[in-house]
Amino acid sequence: MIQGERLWQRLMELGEVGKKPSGGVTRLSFTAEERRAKDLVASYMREAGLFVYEDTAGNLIGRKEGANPDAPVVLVGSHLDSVYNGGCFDGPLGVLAGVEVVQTMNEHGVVTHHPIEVVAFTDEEGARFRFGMIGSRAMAGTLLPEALECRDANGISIAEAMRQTGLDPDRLPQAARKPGTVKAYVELHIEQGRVLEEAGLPVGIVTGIAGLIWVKFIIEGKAEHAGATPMSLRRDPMAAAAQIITVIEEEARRTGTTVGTVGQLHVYPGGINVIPERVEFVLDLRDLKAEVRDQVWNDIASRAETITKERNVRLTTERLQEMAPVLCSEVVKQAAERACKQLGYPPFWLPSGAAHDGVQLAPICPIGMIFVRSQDGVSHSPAEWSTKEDCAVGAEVLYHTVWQLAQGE
Ligand SMILES: CSCC[C@H](NC(N)=O)C(=O)O
Ligand SMILES: [Mn+2]
Repeated sequence: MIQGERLWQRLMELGEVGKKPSGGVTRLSFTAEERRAKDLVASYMREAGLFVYEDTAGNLIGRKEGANPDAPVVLVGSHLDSVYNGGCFDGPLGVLAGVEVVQTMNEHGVVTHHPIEVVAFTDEEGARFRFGMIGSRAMAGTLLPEALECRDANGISIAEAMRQTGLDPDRLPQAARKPGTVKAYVELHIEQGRVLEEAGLPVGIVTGIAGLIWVKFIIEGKAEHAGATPMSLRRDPMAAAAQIITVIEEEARRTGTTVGTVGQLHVYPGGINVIPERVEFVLDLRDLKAEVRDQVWNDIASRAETITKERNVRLTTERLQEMAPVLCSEVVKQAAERACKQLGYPPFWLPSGAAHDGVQLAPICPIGMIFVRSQDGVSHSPAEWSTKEDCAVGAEVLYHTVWQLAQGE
Protein backbone atom coordinates (compact mmCIF):
# COMPACT_ATOMS: atom_id res chain seq x y z
CA MET A 1 0.00 0.00 0.00
CA ILE A 2 2.50 2.67 1.10
CA GLN A 3 4.92 4.10 -1.48
CA GLY A 4 8.38 3.15 -0.24
CA GLU A 5 10.11 5.19 -2.93
CA ARG A 6 8.23 8.37 -1.99
CA LEU A 7 9.07 7.83 1.68
CA TRP A 8 12.74 7.26 0.83
CA GLN A 9 13.01 10.33 -1.42
CA ARG A 10 11.52 12.52 1.32
CA LEU A 11 13.87 11.01 3.92
CA MET A 12 16.90 11.79 1.75
CA GLU A 13 15.64 15.30 0.90
CA LEU A 14 14.94 16.11 4.56
CA GLY A 15 18.32 14.62 5.50
CA GLU A 16 20.02 17.43 3.56
CA VAL A 17 18.52 20.08 5.90
CA GLY A 18 21.16 20.89 8.52
CA LYS A 19 23.73 18.53 6.99
CA LYS A 20 27.33 19.59 7.76
CA PRO A 21 30.48 18.96 5.69
CA SER A 22 31.17 16.03 8.08
CA GLY A 23 28.08 14.36 6.62
CA GLY A 24 26.33 14.61 9.98
CA VAL A 25 23.04 16.43 10.55
CA THR A 26 22.81 19.17 13.19
CA ARG A 27 19.23 20.48 13.54
CA LEU A 28 18.76 21.94 16.98
CA SER A 29 15.38 23.09 18.29
CA PHE A 30 14.20 26.62 17.50
CA THR A 31 16.92 27.16 14.88
CA ALA A 32 16.78 28.11 11.19
CA GLU A 33 17.64 24.52 10.24
CA GLU A 34 14.71 23.16 12.24
CA ARG A 35 12.42 25.79 10.72
CA ARG A 36 13.49 24.71 7.22
CA ALA A 37 12.86 21.08 8.14
CA LYS A 38 9.39 21.90 9.47
CA ASP A 39 8.53 23.92 6.34
CA LEU A 40 9.59 21.02 4.11
CA VAL A 41 7.59 18.48 6.13
CA ALA A 42 4.59 20.84 6.18
CA SER A 43 4.71 20.83 2.37
CA TYR A 44 4.68 17.01 2.39
CA MET A 45 1.72 17.09 4.80
CA ARG A 46 -0.20 19.39 2.45
CA GLU A 47 0.63 17.08 -0.49
CA ALA A 48 -0.84 14.29 1.65
CA GLY A 49 -4.10 16.22 1.93
CA LEU A 50 -3.74 17.06 5.63
CA PHE A 51 -4.83 20.16 7.51
CA VAL A 52 -1.49 21.55 8.70
CA TYR A 53 -0.93 23.66 11.80
CA GLU A 54 1.58 24.26 14.61
CA ASP A 55 0.51 24.26 18.24
CA THR A 56 1.78 26.81 20.76
CA ALA A 57 4.79 24.64 21.66
CA GLY A 58 5.94 24.57 18.04
CA ASN A 59 4.80 20.98 17.43
CA LEU A 60 4.06 20.63 13.69
CA ILE A 61 0.80 18.73 13.11
CA GLY A 62 -0.98 17.40 10.02
CA ARG A 63 -4.61 16.29 10.63
CA LYS A 64 -6.69 13.80 8.66
CA GLU A 65 -10.33 14.17 9.64
CA GLY A 66 -12.25 11.15 10.90
CA ALA A 67 -15.81 10.03 10.21
CA ASN A 68 -16.44 11.27 13.73
CA PRO A 69 -14.41 14.51 14.04
CA ASP A 70 -15.09 14.62 17.78
CA ALA A 71 -13.68 11.14 18.40
CA PRO A 72 -10.32 10.97 20.24
CA VAL A 73 -7.43 11.39 17.80
CA VAL A 74 -4.87 8.72 16.94
CA LEU A 75 -1.46 10.41 17.08
CA VAL A 76 1.44 9.15 14.97
CA GLY A 77 4.83 10.79 14.54
CA SER A 78 8.23 11.53 16.06
CA HIS A 79 10.63 14.51 15.93
CA LEU A 80 12.69 16.53 13.43
CA ASP A 81 15.38 17.94 15.70
CA SER A 82 18.69 16.07 15.93
CA VAL A 83 21.73 15.68 18.14
CA TYR A 84 24.96 17.39 17.09
CA ASN A 85 26.39 15.64 14.01
CA GLY A 86 23.60 13.06 13.98
CA GLY A 87 22.04 10.89 11.31
CA CYS A 88 19.04 11.41 9.01
CA PHE A 89 16.74 8.64 10.32
CA ASP A 90 16.45 9.30 14.09
CA GLY A 91 13.14 11.15 14.23
CA PRO A 92 12.43 11.96 10.57
CA LEU A 93 11.64 8.31 9.76
CA GLY A 94 8.73 8.35 12.21
CA VAL A 95 7.36 11.68 11.01
CA LEU A 96 7.66 10.90 7.29
CA ALA A 97 6.28 7.38 7.72
CA GLY A 98 3.29 8.95 9.48
CA VAL A 99 2.77 11.30 6.53
CA GLU A 100 3.12 8.33 4.15
CA VAL A 101 0.47 6.37 6.10
CA VAL A 102 -2.20 9.08 5.95
CA GLN A 103 -1.33 10.08 2.38
CA THR A 104 -1.82 6.45 1.35
CA MET A 105 -5.17 6.32 3.18
CA ASN A 106 -6.30 9.53 1.43
CA GLU A 107 -5.14 8.26 -1.97
CA HIS A 108 -7.18 5.07 -1.48
CA GLY A 109 -10.23 6.86 -0.10
CA VAL A 110 -9.82 5.22 3.30
CA VAL A 111 -11.98 6.91 5.96
CA THR A 112 -11.30 6.06 9.60
CA HIS A 113 -13.68 6.53 12.53
CA HIS A 114 -11.08 8.46 14.52
CA PRO A 115 -9.18 11.50 13.22
CA ILE A 116 -5.46 10.89 12.75
CA GLU A 117 -2.79 13.52 13.47
CA VAL A 118 0.80 13.25 12.30
CA VAL A 119 3.04 15.15 14.72
CA ALA A 120 6.65 16.36 14.60
CA PHE A 121 7.46 17.11 18.24
CA THR A 122 9.65 20.05 19.20
CA ASP A 123 13.05 19.27 20.71
CA GLU A 124 12.94 15.55 21.49
CA GLU A 125 16.73 15.18 21.73
CA GLY A 126 17.53 17.79 24.34
CA ALA A 127 20.75 18.63 22.45
CA ARG A 128 20.40 22.42 22.80
CA PHE A 129 19.05 22.84 26.32
CA ARG A 130 19.63 20.76 29.44
CA PHE A 131 16.62 18.52 28.91
CA GLY A 132 14.54 17.34 25.98
CA MET A 133 11.04 16.41 24.83
CA ILE A 134 9.80 20.00 25.14
CA GLY A 135 7.00 19.44 22.59
CA SER A 136 5.66 16.17 23.98
CA ARG A 137 5.91 17.45 27.58
CA ALA A 138 3.87 20.49 26.50
CA MET A 139 1.27 18.28 24.79
CA ALA A 140 1.01 16.17 27.95
CA GLY A 141 0.64 19.36 30.02
CA THR A 142 3.67 18.54 32.20
CA LEU A 143 6.11 21.28 31.12
CA LEU A 144 6.33 23.87 33.93
CA PRO A 145 6.68 27.55 32.87
CA GLU A 146 9.89 27.91 34.91
CA ALA A 147 11.50 25.21 32.75
CA LEU A 148 11.49 27.72 29.88
CA GLU A 149 14.15 29.74 31.71
CA CYS A 150 16.66 26.95 31.01
CA ARG A 151 19.51 28.38 28.90
CA ASP A 152 21.67 26.97 26.08
CA ALA A 153 25.46 27.27 25.83
CA ASN A 154 25.07 30.84 24.51
CA GLY A 155 22.86 31.89 27.41
CA ILE A 156 19.66 31.93 25.32
CA SER A 157 16.64 30.63 27.27
CA ILE A 158 14.02 28.32 25.79
CA ALA A 159 11.51 31.19 26.09
CA GLU A 160 13.81 33.56 24.15
CA ALA A 161 14.50 30.88 21.53
CA MET A 162 10.75 30.37 21.14
CA ARG A 163 10.19 34.11 20.69
CA GLN A 164 12.99 34.22 18.10
CA THR A 165 11.00 31.73 16.03
CA GLY A 166 7.71 33.57 16.41
CA LEU A 167 6.28 31.52 19.28
CA ASP A 168 4.83 33.08 22.45
CA PRO A 169 6.10 31.05 25.45
CA ASP A 170 3.24 32.38 27.58
CA ARG A 171 0.81 30.51 25.32
CA LEU A 172 2.70 27.19 25.57
CA PRO A 173 0.20 25.68 28.09
CA GLN A 174 -2.48 25.84 25.34
CA ALA A 175 -0.64 22.96 23.61
CA ALA A 176 -1.78 20.57 26.35
CA ARG A 177 -4.30 17.93 25.18
CA LYS A 178 -7.32 17.45 27.45
CA PRO A 179 -7.67 13.97 28.99
CA GLY A 180 -9.67 11.62 26.74
CA THR A 181 -8.88 13.52 23.54
CA VAL A 182 -6.06 11.21 22.41
CA LYS A 183 -6.92 7.57 21.76
CA ALA A 184 -3.31 6.35 21.30
CA TYR A 185 0.17 7.44 20.22
CA VAL A 186 2.21 5.24 17.86
CA GLU A 187 5.78 5.96 16.79
CA LEU A 188 7.95 4.32 14.15
CA HIS A 189 11.64 4.75 14.98
CA ILE A 190 15.01 3.25 14.13
CA GLU A 191 16.12 0.80 16.82
CA GLN A 192 19.46 2.56 17.35
CA GLY A 193 20.83 -0.78 18.57
CA ARG A 194 21.71 -4.10 16.97
CA VAL A 195 19.07 -6.54 18.31
CA LEU A 196 16.98 -6.65 15.10
CA GLU A 197 20.13 -6.98 13.00
CA GLU A 198 21.26 -9.93 15.17
CA ALA A 199 17.76 -11.47 14.82
CA GLY A 200 17.82 -10.92 11.04
CA LEU A 201 14.51 -9.02 11.14
CA PRO A 202 13.49 -5.70 9.52
CA VAL A 203 11.01 -4.67 12.24
CA GLY A 204 10.23 -5.22 15.90
CA ILE A 205 7.56 -4.28 18.45
CA VAL A 206 8.73 -2.26 21.44
CA THR A 207 7.83 -3.63 24.89
CA GLY A 208 9.00 -0.70 26.98
CA ILE A 209 11.24 2.38 27.04
CA ALA A 210 14.17 2.70 29.44
CA GLY A 211 14.10 5.45 32.05
CA LEU A 212 17.00 7.88 32.18
CA ILE A 213 18.55 10.48 34.44
CA TRP A 214 20.96 13.21 33.30
CA VAL A 215 23.12 14.47 36.20
CA LYS A 216 25.65 17.32 35.88
CA PHE A 217 28.83 16.90 37.95
CA ILE A 218 30.71 20.11 38.86
CA ILE A 219 34.14 19.47 40.44
CA GLU A 220 36.10 22.48 41.74
CA GLY A 221 39.78 22.36 42.66
CA LYS A 222 42.63 24.82 42.48
CA ALA A 223 44.11 26.18 39.26
CA GLU A 224 47.92 26.00 39.46
CA HIS A 225 51.02 25.76 37.30
CA ALA A 226 51.36 22.38 35.59
CA GLY A 227 55.13 22.47 35.83
CA ALA A 228 55.81 23.99 39.21
CA THR A 229 53.20 22.22 41.37
CA PRO A 230 54.31 18.92 42.93
CA MET A 231 51.81 16.03 42.52
CA SER A 232 51.42 15.76 46.29
CA LEU A 233 50.19 19.36 46.62
CA ARG A 234 47.56 19.39 43.90
CA ARG A 235 43.77 19.74 44.16
CA ASP A 236 43.15 18.55 40.61
CA PRO A 237 39.45 18.27 39.53
CA MET A 238 40.37 16.59 36.24
CA ALA A 239 42.06 13.65 37.96
CA ALA A 240 38.99 13.34 40.22
CA ALA A 241 36.67 13.45 37.18
CA ALA A 242 38.69 10.73 35.46
CA GLN A 243 38.40 8.50 38.53
CA ILE A 244 34.63 9.13 38.84
CA ILE A 245 34.03 8.39 35.14
CA THR A 246 35.81 5.07 35.62
CA VAL A 247 33.55 4.37 38.62
CA ILE A 248 30.50 5.15 36.45
CA GLU A 249 31.59 2.47 33.98
CA GLU A 250 32.28 -0.06 36.76
CA GLU A 251 28.93 0.46 38.52
CA ALA A 252 26.88 0.48 35.29
CA ARG A 253 28.52 -2.75 34.09
CA ARG A 254 27.73 -4.47 37.39
CA THR A 255 23.96 -4.96 36.77
CA GLY A 256 24.22 -6.20 33.17
CA THR A 257 21.20 -4.07 32.14
CA THR A 258 22.19 -0.52 33.11
CA VAL A 259 24.03 1.83 30.74
CA GLY A 260 26.08 4.79 31.93
CA THR A 261 27.66 7.36 29.61
CA VAL A 262 29.62 10.61 29.90
CA GLY A 263 29.49 12.24 26.49
CA GLN A 264 29.95 15.86 27.47
CA LEU A 265 32.89 17.24 29.49
CA HIS A 266 34.13 20.83 29.87
CA VAL A 267 37.45 21.91 31.46
CA TYR A 268 38.07 25.43 32.81
CA PRO A 269 40.20 27.34 32.01
CA GLY A 270 41.43 24.63 29.59
CA GLY A 271 45.11 25.52 29.30
CA ILE A 272 47.62 22.79 28.43
CA ASN A 273 49.95 23.93 31.22
CA VAL A 274 47.25 24.74 33.78
CA ILE A 275 45.92 22.37 36.42
CA PRO A 276 42.17 22.97 35.89
CA GLU A 277 40.16 25.07 38.30
CA ARG A 278 36.87 23.39 37.43
CA VAL A 279 35.66 20.38 35.45
CA GLU A 280 32.02 19.80 34.47
CA PHE A 281 30.55 16.68 32.89
CA VAL A 282 27.07 15.16 32.49
CA LEU A 283 26.16 11.56 33.31
CA ASP A 284 23.46 9.83 31.21
CA LEU A 285 22.30 6.78 33.24
CA ARG A 286 19.53 4.42 32.06
CA ASP A 287 17.81 1.14 32.86
CA LEU A 288 14.46 -0.48 32.09
CA LYS A 289 13.93 -0.75 35.86
CA ALA A 290 13.94 2.54 37.80
CA GLU A 291 14.92 0.83 41.05
CA VAL A 292 18.00 -0.75 39.40
CA ARG A 293 19.03 2.58 37.82
CA ASP A 294 18.54 4.43 41.10
CA GLN A 295 20.62 1.91 43.07
CA VAL A 296 23.45 2.31 40.53
CA TRP A 297 23.13 6.08 40.87
CA ASN A 298 23.37 5.83 44.68
CA ASP A 299 26.53 3.72 44.40
CA ILE A 300 28.12 6.15 41.92
CA ALA A 301 27.21 9.17 44.05
CA SER A 302 28.62 7.60 47.21
CA ARG A 303 31.93 6.64 45.58
CA ALA A 304 32.20 10.07 43.93
CA GLU A 305 31.79 11.69 47.35
CA THR A 306 34.65 9.58 48.75
CA ILE A 307 36.93 10.33 45.78
CA THR A 308 36.41 14.10 45.95
CA LYS A 309 36.90 14.20 49.73
CA GLU A 310 40.16 12.25 49.42
CA ARG A 311 41.34 14.65 46.74
CA ASN A 312 40.21 17.73 48.64
CA VAL A 313 38.14 19.02 45.69
CA ARG A 314 34.52 20.21 45.87
CA LEU A 315 31.74 18.16 44.22
CA THR A 316 28.31 19.52 43.31
CA THR A 317 25.75 17.46 41.36
CA GLU A 318 22.67 18.83 39.60
CA ARG A 319 19.86 16.62 38.21
CA LEU A 320 19.02 17.99 34.72
CA GLN A 321 16.23 15.58 33.81
CA GLU A 322 14.65 12.33 34.90
CA MET A 323 12.30 10.02 33.02
CA ALA A 324 10.69 6.93 34.52
CA PRO A 325 10.76 3.76 32.42
CA VAL A 326 7.48 3.25 30.54
CA LEU A 327 5.78 0.07 29.35
CA CYS A 328 4.09 0.14 25.95
CA SER A 329 0.34 -0.46 26.06
CA GLU A 330 -1.21 -3.83 25.21
CA VAL A 331 -3.71 -2.27 22.79
CA VAL A 332 -0.95 -0.79 20.63
CA LYS A 333 1.37 -3.80 20.92
CA GLN A 334 -1.45 -6.15 19.86
CA ALA A 335 -2.36 -3.94 16.88
CA ALA A 336 1.30 -3.95 15.82
CA GLU A 337 1.46 -7.74 16.30
CA ARG A 338 -1.58 -8.26 14.06
CA ALA A 339 -0.02 -5.91 11.49
CA CYS A 340 3.25 -7.89 11.46
CA LYS A 341 1.41 -11.20 11.05
CA GLN A 342 -0.83 -9.74 8.33
CA LEU A 343 2.29 -8.70 6.38
CA GLY A 344 4.09 -11.99 6.94
CA TYR A 345 6.69 -10.79 9.46
CA PRO A 346 7.17 -12.80 12.66
CA PRO A 347 6.27 -10.55 15.61
CA PHE A 348 9.47 -9.81 17.60
CA TRP A 349 9.41 -7.89 20.87
CA LEU A 350 12.30 -5.83 22.23
CA PRO A 351 12.88 -3.00 24.74
CA SER A 352 14.10 0.47 23.81
CA GLY A 353 17.33 1.66 25.44
CA ALA A 354 16.76 5.04 23.80
CA ALA A 355 14.13 7.39 25.16
CA HIS A 356 11.23 8.64 23.03
CA ASP A 357 8.37 11.14 23.16
CA GLY A 358 6.01 8.31 24.06
CA VAL A 359 7.49 8.47 27.58
CA GLN A 360 5.92 11.92 27.98
CA LEU A 361 2.56 10.95 26.44
CA ALA A 362 2.12 7.74 28.47
CA PRO A 363 0.27 9.58 31.29
CA ILE A 364 -2.41 10.84 28.86
CA CYS A 365 -2.87 7.93 26.42
CA PRO A 366 -1.80 4.37 25.51
CA ILE A 367 1.53 4.45 23.65
CA GLY A 368 3.43 2.02 21.46
CA MET A 369 6.41 1.88 19.12
CA ILE A 370 7.60 -0.07 16.12
CA PHE A 371 11.34 -0.35 15.46
CA VAL A 372 13.14 -0.55 12.14
CA ARG A 373 16.50 -2.36 11.93
CA SER A 374 19.60 -0.13 12.32
CA GLN A 375 22.71 -1.06 10.34
CA ASP A 376 25.49 -2.03 12.81
CA GLY A 377 23.24 -0.59 15.53
CA VAL A 378 24.76 2.85 14.91
CA SER A 379 22.83 6.05 15.73
CA HIS A 380 23.56 9.64 16.80
CA SER A 381 26.27 9.57 14.11
CA PRO A 382 26.59 10.35 10.38
CA ALA A 383 26.95 6.57 9.94
CA GLU A 384 23.33 6.04 11.11
CA TRP A 385 21.63 3.98 8.38
CA SER A 386 18.56 1.85 7.62
CA THR A 387 17.78 0.42 4.20
CA LYS A 388 15.02 1.68 1.91
CA GLU A 389 13.40 -1.77 2.10
CA ASP A 390 13.38 -1.87 5.91
CA CYS A 391 11.98 1.68 6.11
CA ALA A 392 9.19 0.64 3.73
CA VAL A 393 8.40 -2.47 5.82
CA GLY A 394 8.29 -0.33 8.94
CA ALA A 395 5.92 2.15 7.31
CA GLU A 396 3.70 -0.70 6.09
CA VAL A 397 3.47 -2.15 9.61
CA LEU A 398 2.76 1.36 10.91
CA TYR A 399 -0.03 1.75 8.32
CA HIS A 400 -1.85 -1.40 9.44
CA THR A 401 -1.29 -0.58 13.12
CA VAL A 402 -2.66 2.97 12.81
CA TRP A 403 -5.54 1.76 10.61
CA GLN A 404 -6.68 -0.71 13.32
CA LEU A 405 -6.42 1.89 16.09
CA ALA A 406 -8.25 4.53 14.06
CA GLN A 407 -11.09 2.22 12.99
CA GLY A 408 -12.22 0.87 16.33
CA GLU A 409 -14.41 2.72 18.80
C1 LIG B 1 15.76 14.02 25.97
S1 LIG B 1 16.25 12.47 26.23
C2 LIG B 1 17.12 12.05 24.76
C3 LIG B 1 16.29 11.26 23.82
C4 LIG B 1 17.12 10.46 22.86
N1 LIG B 1 16.22 9.71 22.01
C5 LIG B 1 16.62 9.03 20.93
N2 LIG B 1 15.69 8.31 20.26
O1 LIG B 1 17.78 9.08 20.53
C6 LIG B 1 18.02 9.49 23.64
O2 LIG B 1 17.57 8.39 23.96
O3 LIG B 1 19.17 9.86 23.91
MN1 LIG C 1 18.04 10.49 19.07
